[in-house]
Amino acid sequence: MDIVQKFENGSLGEPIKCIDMHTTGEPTRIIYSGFPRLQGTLLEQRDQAMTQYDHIRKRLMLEPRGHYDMYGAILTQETELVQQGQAHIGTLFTHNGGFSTMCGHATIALGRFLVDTHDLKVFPKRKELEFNPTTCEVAVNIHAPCGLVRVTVPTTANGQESDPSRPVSFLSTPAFAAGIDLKIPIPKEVRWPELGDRESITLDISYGGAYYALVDARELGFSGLQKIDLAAISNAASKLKAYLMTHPLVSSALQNPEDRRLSFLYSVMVVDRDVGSRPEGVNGTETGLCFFADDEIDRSPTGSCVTARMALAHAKKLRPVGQKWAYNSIISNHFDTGAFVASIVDDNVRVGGSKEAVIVRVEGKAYYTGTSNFILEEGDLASATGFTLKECVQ
Ligand SMILES: O=C(O)[C@H]1NCC[C@@H]1O
Repeated sequence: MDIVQKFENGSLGEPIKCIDMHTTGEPTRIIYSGFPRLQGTLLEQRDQAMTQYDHIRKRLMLEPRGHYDMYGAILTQETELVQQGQAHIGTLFTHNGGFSTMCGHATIALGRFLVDTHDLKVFPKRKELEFNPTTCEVAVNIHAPCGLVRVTVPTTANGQESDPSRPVSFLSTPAFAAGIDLKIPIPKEVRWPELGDRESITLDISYGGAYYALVDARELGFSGLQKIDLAAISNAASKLKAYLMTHPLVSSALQNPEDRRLSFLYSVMVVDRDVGSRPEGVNGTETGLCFFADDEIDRSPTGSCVTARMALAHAKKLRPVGQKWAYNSIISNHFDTGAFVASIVDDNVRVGGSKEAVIVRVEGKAYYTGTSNFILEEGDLASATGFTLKECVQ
Protein backbone atom coordinates (compact mmCIF):
# COMPACT_ATOMS: atom_id res chain seq x y z
CA MET A 1 0.00 0.00 0.00
CA ASP A 2 1.06 3.54 -0.71
CA ILE A 3 2.96 5.11 2.21
CA VAL A 4 0.81 8.24 2.16
CA GLN A 5 -2.31 6.10 2.43
CA LYS A 6 -0.74 4.11 5.26
CA PHE A 7 -0.21 7.33 7.20
CA GLU A 8 -3.68 8.53 6.42
CA ASN A 9 -5.55 5.33 7.27
CA GLY A 10 -3.66 4.78 10.52
CA SER A 11 -2.13 1.42 9.56
CA LEU A 12 1.24 2.65 10.89
CA GLY A 13 -0.26 2.83 14.39
CA GLU A 14 -2.00 5.65 16.23
CA PRO A 15 0.09 8.77 15.64
CA ILE A 16 0.86 11.45 18.20
CA LYS A 17 -0.66 14.53 16.63
CA CYS A 18 0.80 17.99 16.97
CA ILE A 19 0.37 21.50 15.70
CA ASP A 20 3.50 23.64 15.69
CA MET A 21 3.55 27.36 16.38
CA HIS A 22 6.16 29.94 17.27
CA THR A 23 6.17 33.01 19.48
CA THR A 24 8.92 35.45 18.50
CA GLY A 25 10.81 32.49 17.06
CA GLU A 26 10.39 30.18 20.07
CA PRO A 27 8.63 26.95 19.04
CA THR A 28 5.61 25.43 20.73
CA ARG A 29 4.76 21.91 19.60
CA ILE A 30 1.17 21.55 20.79
CA ILE A 31 0.52 17.85 21.42
CA TYR A 32 -3.23 17.50 21.15
CA SER A 33 -3.78 13.78 20.59
CA GLY A 34 -2.04 10.45 21.13
CA PHE A 35 -0.13 11.22 24.36
CA PRO A 36 -1.07 8.67 27.07
CA ARG A 37 -3.94 9.76 29.29
CA LEU A 38 -2.70 11.19 32.61
CA GLN A 39 -4.40 10.84 36.01
CA GLY A 40 -4.87 12.94 39.13
CA THR A 41 -4.27 16.63 39.85
CA LEU A 42 -2.27 18.53 37.25
CA LEU A 43 0.91 18.37 39.35
CA GLU A 44 0.32 14.62 39.78
CA GLN A 45 -0.11 14.34 36.01
CA ARG A 46 3.22 16.14 35.64
CA ASP A 47 4.80 13.63 38.08
CA GLN A 48 3.29 10.76 36.10
CA ALA A 49 4.53 12.16 32.79
CA MET A 50 8.03 12.55 34.28
CA THR A 51 8.19 9.04 35.75
CA GLN A 52 6.30 6.97 33.16
CA TYR A 53 6.37 8.82 29.85
CA ASP A 54 9.65 10.67 29.73
CA HIS A 55 10.68 8.54 26.71
CA ILE A 56 7.68 9.96 24.81
CA ARG A 57 8.65 13.51 25.77
CA LYS A 58 12.14 12.86 24.44
CA ARG A 59 10.74 11.32 21.27
CA LEU A 60 8.67 14.46 20.62
CA MET A 61 11.18 17.10 21.73
CA LEU A 62 14.59 15.75 20.74
CA GLU A 63 16.16 14.59 17.49
CA PRO A 64 15.21 13.41 14.93
CA ARG A 65 11.64 14.77 15.38
CA GLY A 66 12.66 17.86 17.31
CA HIS A 67 15.91 19.55 18.23
CA TYR A 68 17.93 20.72 21.22
CA ASP A 69 15.90 23.91 21.68
CA MET A 70 12.43 22.46 21.07
CA TYR A 71 9.51 23.29 23.37
CA GLY A 72 6.12 21.64 23.75
CA ALA A 73 2.72 21.86 25.40
CA ILE A 74 0.78 18.66 26.13
CA LEU A 75 -2.95 19.30 26.42
CA THR A 76 -4.81 17.52 29.19
CA GLN A 77 -8.59 17.77 29.32
CA GLU A 78 -9.16 16.73 32.93
CA THR A 79 -7.60 18.60 35.84
CA GLU A 80 -8.92 19.70 39.21
CA LEU A 81 -9.40 23.29 38.00
CA VAL A 82 -11.29 22.09 34.92
CA GLN A 83 -13.50 19.98 37.18
CA GLN A 84 -14.17 22.99 39.43
CA GLY A 85 -15.13 25.08 36.38
CA GLN A 86 -12.24 27.53 36.77
CA ALA A 87 -10.19 26.35 33.80
CA HIS A 88 -11.27 25.29 30.30
CA ILE A 89 -8.33 22.96 29.77
CA GLY A 90 -5.01 21.96 31.33
CA THR A 91 -1.53 21.80 29.90
CA LEU A 92 1.89 20.45 30.75
CA PHE A 93 4.93 22.25 29.39
CA THR A 94 7.91 20.30 28.14
CA HIS A 95 11.43 20.94 26.84
CA ASN A 96 14.85 19.29 26.31
CA GLY A 97 15.31 18.40 29.98
CA GLY A 98 11.86 17.52 31.30
CA PHE A 99 8.66 19.29 32.29
CA SER A 100 8.35 22.95 33.18
CA THR A 101 5.78 24.59 35.45
CA MET A 102 4.97 27.73 33.46
CA CYS A 103 5.59 29.06 30.01
CA GLY A 104 4.48 32.44 28.71
CA HIS A 105 5.42 32.02 25.05
CA ALA A 106 3.54 28.70 24.86
CA THR A 107 0.52 30.21 26.67
CA ILE A 108 0.34 32.90 23.97
CA ALA A 109 0.43 30.22 21.25
CA LEU A 110 -2.09 28.00 23.07
CA GLY A 111 -4.50 30.94 23.37
CA ARG A 112 -4.75 31.19 19.58
CA PHE A 113 -4.92 27.42 19.07
CA LEU A 114 -7.71 26.95 21.63
CA VAL A 115 -9.85 29.59 19.94
CA ASP A 116 -9.12 28.21 16.49
CA THR A 117 -9.92 24.58 17.23
CA HIS A 118 -13.61 23.75 17.16
CA ASP A 119 -13.01 20.02 17.46
CA LEU A 120 -14.66 19.03 20.73
CA LYS A 121 -12.58 15.84 20.90
CA VAL A 122 -9.50 18.06 21.15
CA PHE A 123 -11.04 20.80 23.29
CA PRO A 124 -14.37 19.77 24.87
CA LYS A 125 -14.92 23.17 26.54
CA ARG A 126 -14.50 25.17 23.31
CA LYS A 127 -18.25 25.96 23.35
CA GLU A 128 -17.99 27.46 26.85
CA LEU A 129 -15.49 30.16 25.90
CA GLU A 130 -16.81 33.66 26.43
CA PHE A 131 -16.76 36.04 23.50
CA ASN A 132 -16.77 39.81 24.04
CA PRO A 133 -18.33 41.30 20.87
CA THR A 134 -17.32 44.85 21.83
CA THR A 135 -13.60 44.17 21.99
CA CYS A 136 -13.69 41.08 19.72
CA GLU A 137 -11.84 38.97 22.25
CA VAL A 138 -12.31 35.50 23.67
CA ALA A 139 -11.29 34.52 27.23
CA VAL A 140 -9.56 31.15 27.72
CA ASN A 141 -8.57 29.90 31.16
CA ILE A 142 -5.66 27.50 31.07
CA HIS A 143 -4.60 25.36 34.01
CA ALA A 144 -0.79 25.35 34.01
CA PRO A 145 1.23 23.41 36.62
CA CYS A 146 1.87 26.70 38.49
CA GLY A 147 -1.85 27.58 38.59
CA LEU A 148 -4.62 29.29 36.63
CA VAL A 149 -3.51 31.47 33.73
CA ARG A 150 -6.21 33.72 32.24
CA VAL A 151 -5.67 34.34 28.54
CA THR A 152 -7.35 36.91 26.29
CA VAL A 153 -7.31 36.16 22.58
CA PRO A 154 -8.21 38.78 19.96
CA THR A 155 -10.60 37.37 17.36
CA THR A 156 -12.49 38.01 14.17
CA ALA A 157 -15.82 39.86 14.51
CA ASN A 158 -17.75 36.63 15.20
CA GLY A 159 -15.29 35.24 17.75
CA GLN A 160 -14.77 32.07 15.73
CA GLU A 161 -11.11 32.58 14.83
CA SER A 162 -8.13 34.28 16.41
CA ASP A 163 -6.86 37.50 14.87
CA PRO A 164 -3.08 37.25 14.45
CA SER A 165 -2.70 40.97 13.83
CA ARG A 166 -3.34 41.77 17.52
CA PRO A 167 -1.39 40.38 20.48
CA VAL A 168 -2.64 37.65 22.79
CA SER A 169 -2.32 38.53 26.47
CA PHE A 170 -2.33 36.55 29.69
CA LEU A 171 -2.63 37.31 33.38
CA SER A 172 0.05 35.50 35.34
CA THR A 173 -0.32 33.47 38.48
CA PRO A 174 0.91 35.40 41.57
CA ALA A 175 4.56 36.38 41.07
CA PHE A 176 7.08 37.55 43.64
CA ALA A 177 10.72 38.46 44.24
CA ALA A 178 12.36 35.62 46.15
CA GLY A 179 15.88 36.95 46.76
CA ILE A 180 17.07 40.49 46.11
CA ASP A 181 20.71 41.52 45.52
CA LEU A 182 22.16 38.17 46.59
CA LYS A 183 25.95 38.33 46.69
CA ILE A 184 27.19 34.97 45.42
CA PRO A 185 30.89 34.13 45.79
CA ILE A 186 32.15 32.31 42.68
CA PRO A 187 34.80 29.70 43.55
CA LYS A 188 37.79 29.09 41.25
CA GLU A 189 36.47 25.83 39.79
CA VAL A 190 33.24 27.53 38.68
CA ARG A 191 34.79 30.61 37.03
CA TRP A 192 34.55 31.43 33.36
CA PRO A 193 37.20 33.50 31.51
CA GLU A 194 35.17 36.73 31.17
CA LEU A 195 34.67 36.97 34.93
CA GLY A 196 38.26 38.14 35.30
CA ASP A 197 39.41 38.72 38.89
CA ARG A 198 35.95 39.21 40.33
CA GLU A 199 35.32 36.89 43.24
CA SER A 200 31.56 37.28 43.57
CA ILE A 201 28.57 38.40 41.56
CA THR A 202 25.26 39.95 42.57
CA LEU A 203 21.98 38.59 41.26
CA ASP A 204 18.28 38.34 42.07
CA ILE A 205 15.90 35.39 42.26
CA SER A 206 12.31 35.92 41.23
CA TYR A 207 9.26 33.70 40.65
CA GLY A 208 6.87 34.01 37.72
CA GLY A 209 5.40 30.48 37.75
CA ALA A 210 8.99 29.19 37.73
CA TYR A 211 12.10 30.46 39.50
CA TYR A 212 14.59 32.60 37.61
CA ALA A 213 18.06 33.83 38.58
CA LEU A 214 18.35 37.29 37.03
CA VAL A 215 21.78 38.64 36.35
CA ASP A 216 23.10 41.59 34.37
CA ALA A 217 25.38 40.66 31.45
CA ARG A 218 28.05 43.03 32.86
CA GLU A 219 27.99 41.23 36.18
CA LEU A 220 29.09 38.08 34.30
CA GLY A 221 31.91 40.03 32.61
CA PHE A 222 30.22 40.66 29.24
CA SER A 223 29.70 44.06 27.67
CA GLY A 224 25.93 43.64 27.25
CA LEU A 225 23.66 41.79 24.84
CA GLN A 226 24.00 43.95 21.74
CA LYS A 227 26.93 41.97 20.41
CA ILE A 228 27.01 38.46 21.77
CA ASP A 229 29.62 35.75 21.85
CA LEU A 230 26.98 33.05 22.22
CA ALA A 231 29.39 30.21 23.04
CA ALA A 232 31.10 32.26 25.77
CA ILE A 233 27.92 33.53 27.40
CA SER A 234 26.31 30.06 27.22
CA ASN A 235 29.36 28.63 28.96
CA ALA A 236 29.12 31.24 31.72
CA ALA A 237 25.35 30.74 32.18
CA SER A 238 25.68 26.98 32.24
CA LYS A 239 28.44 27.04 34.88
CA LEU A 240 26.57 29.60 36.93
CA LYS A 241 23.28 27.71 36.87
CA ALA A 242 24.89 24.42 37.94
CA TYR A 243 26.64 26.23 40.79
CA LEU A 244 23.56 28.18 41.92
CA MET A 245 21.60 24.95 42.20
CA THR A 246 23.96 23.92 45.00
CA HIS A 247 24.24 27.28 46.75
CA PRO A 248 22.48 27.65 50.15
CA LEU A 249 21.49 31.31 49.57
CA VAL A 250 19.73 30.26 46.39
CA SER A 251 18.17 27.11 47.87
CA SER A 252 16.60 29.13 50.65
CA ALA A 253 15.14 31.55 48.08
CA LEU A 254 13.54 28.65 46.19
CA GLN A 255 11.01 27.60 48.83
CA ASN A 256 7.67 27.89 47.09
CA PRO A 257 4.90 28.49 49.65
CA GLU A 258 2.30 26.57 47.59
CA ASP A 259 3.95 23.33 46.49
CA ARG A 260 7.47 21.97 46.79
CA ARG A 261 7.25 20.72 43.21
CA LEU A 262 7.46 24.37 42.14
CA SER A 263 10.64 24.89 44.19
CA PHE A 264 13.47 24.55 41.68
CA LEU A 265 15.72 26.87 39.71
CA TYR A 266 14.45 26.77 36.12
CA SER A 267 16.71 29.28 34.48
CA VAL A 268 19.45 31.86 34.44
CA MET A 269 18.23 34.98 32.63
CA VAL A 270 20.99 37.34 31.49
CA VAL A 271 19.66 40.88 31.08
CA ASP A 272 20.73 44.11 29.46
CA ARG A 273 18.73 47.17 30.51
CA ASP A 274 17.68 49.96 28.12
CA VAL A 275 18.44 47.77 25.10
CA GLY A 276 15.87 46.66 22.52
CA SER A 277 12.78 47.82 20.71
CA ARG A 278 10.50 50.23 22.51
CA PRO A 279 6.90 50.01 21.29
CA GLU A 280 4.71 53.08 21.65
CA GLY A 281 3.32 53.67 25.13
CA VAL A 282 5.95 51.74 27.10
CA ASN A 283 8.08 53.43 29.75
CA GLY A 284 11.21 51.40 29.22
CA THR A 285 12.76 48.40 27.56
CA GLU A 286 15.16 45.55 28.26
CA THR A 287 16.70 42.65 26.38
CA GLY A 288 17.16 39.22 27.94
CA LEU A 289 18.84 35.97 27.02
CA CYS A 290 17.24 33.06 28.83
CA PHE A 291 19.07 29.80 29.52
CA PHE A 292 16.61 27.25 30.88
CA ALA A 293 16.17 23.51 31.37
CA ASP A 294 19.27 21.70 30.04
CA ASP A 295 21.10 24.79 28.65
CA GLU A 296 18.21 25.42 26.27
CA ILE A 297 18.05 28.98 24.90
CA ASP A 298 14.72 30.76 24.60
CA ARG A 299 14.19 32.64 21.34
CA SER A 300 11.28 34.56 22.85
CA PRO A 301 11.44 37.22 25.58
CA THR A 302 10.32 34.45 28.03
CA GLY A 303 6.83 35.28 29.27
CA SER A 304 7.16 33.67 32.70
CA CYS A 305 10.44 35.49 33.25
CA VAL A 306 8.86 38.76 32.11
CA THR A 307 6.36 38.11 34.91
CA ALA A 308 9.22 37.42 37.34
CA ARG A 309 11.12 40.55 36.22
CA MET A 310 8.06 42.75 36.70
CA ALA A 311 7.55 41.31 40.21
CA LEU A 312 11.21 41.93 41.00
CA ALA A 313 11.13 45.51 39.69
CA HIS A 314 7.99 46.13 41.76
CA ALA A 315 9.65 44.75 44.89
CA LYS A 316 12.60 47.10 44.23
CA LYS A 317 10.07 49.96 43.98
CA LEU A 318 10.98 50.54 40.33
CA ARG A 319 7.70 49.49 38.69
CA PRO A 320 4.33 50.84 39.82
CA VAL A 321 1.02 49.21 38.93
CA GLY A 322 -0.02 50.06 35.35
CA GLN A 323 3.39 51.10 34.05
CA LYS A 324 4.18 49.36 30.76
CA TRP A 325 7.56 47.83 30.06
CA ALA A 326 8.92 46.13 26.92
CA TYR A 327 10.92 42.91 27.05
CA ASN A 328 12.97 41.82 24.05
CA SER A 329 14.91 38.75 23.02
CA ILE A 330 17.78 38.42 20.58
CA ILE A 331 15.26 37.29 17.94
CA SER A 332 12.75 40.08 18.58
CA ASN A 333 15.60 42.58 18.21
CA HIS A 334 17.02 40.90 15.10
CA PHE A 335 13.73 40.72 13.16
CA ASP A 336 12.12 43.66 14.92
CA THR A 337 9.14 41.35 15.51
CA GLY A 338 7.92 43.05 18.63
CA ALA A 339 8.73 42.76 22.28
CA PHE A 340 6.50 41.23 24.95
CA VAL A 341 4.82 44.16 26.67
CA ALA A 342 3.96 43.81 30.36
CA SER A 343 2.26 45.71 33.14
CA ILE A 344 1.31 44.93 36.73
CA VAL A 345 -2.47 44.77 37.13
CA ASP A 346 -2.70 43.95 40.84
CA ASP A 347 -0.18 44.34 43.67
CA ASN A 348 -2.50 43.37 46.47
CA VAL A 349 -2.05 39.61 46.27
CA ARG A 350 -0.73 37.10 48.81
CA VAL A 351 0.76 33.68 48.20
CA GLY A 352 0.73 30.96 50.82
CA GLY A 353 -1.21 33.27 53.15
CA SER A 354 1.51 35.90 53.65
CA LYS A 355 4.00 36.46 50.84
CA GLU A 356 3.30 39.67 48.89
CA ALA A 357 2.83 39.06 45.19
CA VAL A 358 1.66 40.74 42.00
CA ILE A 359 -0.37 39.73 38.96
CA VAL A 360 1.26 40.67 35.67
CA ARG A 361 -0.33 41.07 32.25
CA VAL A 362 1.97 39.97 29.43
CA GLU A 363 1.23 40.28 25.72
CA GLY A 364 2.84 38.93 22.57
CA LYS A 365 2.12 37.36 19.20
CA ALA A 366 2.28 33.74 18.03
CA TYR A 367 1.97 32.19 14.58
CA TYR A 368 1.26 28.71 13.16
CA THR A 369 4.14 26.96 11.41
CA GLY A 370 2.83 23.47 10.62
CA THR A 371 1.49 20.14 11.77
CA SER A 372 3.02 16.75 12.38
CA ASN A 373 1.76 13.22 12.98
CA PHE A 374 4.52 11.23 14.64
CA ILE A 375 4.82 7.45 14.53
CA LEU A 376 7.45 4.97 15.64
CA GLU A 377 8.36 2.07 13.38
CA GLU A 378 9.29 -1.28 14.87
CA GLY A 379 13.05 -1.71 15.12
CA ASP A 380 13.78 2.02 15.04
CA LEU A 381 16.07 2.33 18.04
CA ALA A 382 17.56 5.77 17.40
CA SER A 383 14.27 7.60 17.25
CA ALA A 384 12.40 5.58 19.88
CA THR A 385 13.58 7.69 22.80
CA GLY A 386 15.03 10.63 20.90
CA PHE A 387 18.55 11.94 21.37
CA THR A 388 20.68 15.05 21.21
CA LEU A 389 23.86 15.09 19.14
CA LYS A 390 25.55 16.68 22.16
CA GLU A 391 24.92 13.64 24.42
CA CYS A 392 26.14 11.22 21.74
CA VAL A 393 29.59 12.81 21.50
CA GLN A 394 30.26 13.24 25.22
O1 LIG B 1 8.00 32.15 27.69
C1 LIG B 1 8.31 31.40 28.63
O2 LIG B 1 7.91 31.59 29.76
C2 LIG B 1 9.15 30.19 28.32
N1 LIG B 1 9.83 30.16 27.06
C3 LIG B 1 10.79 29.05 27.14
C4 LIG B 1 11.20 29.07 28.59
C5 LIG B 1 9.99 29.58 29.36
O3 LIG B 1 9.28 28.49 29.90
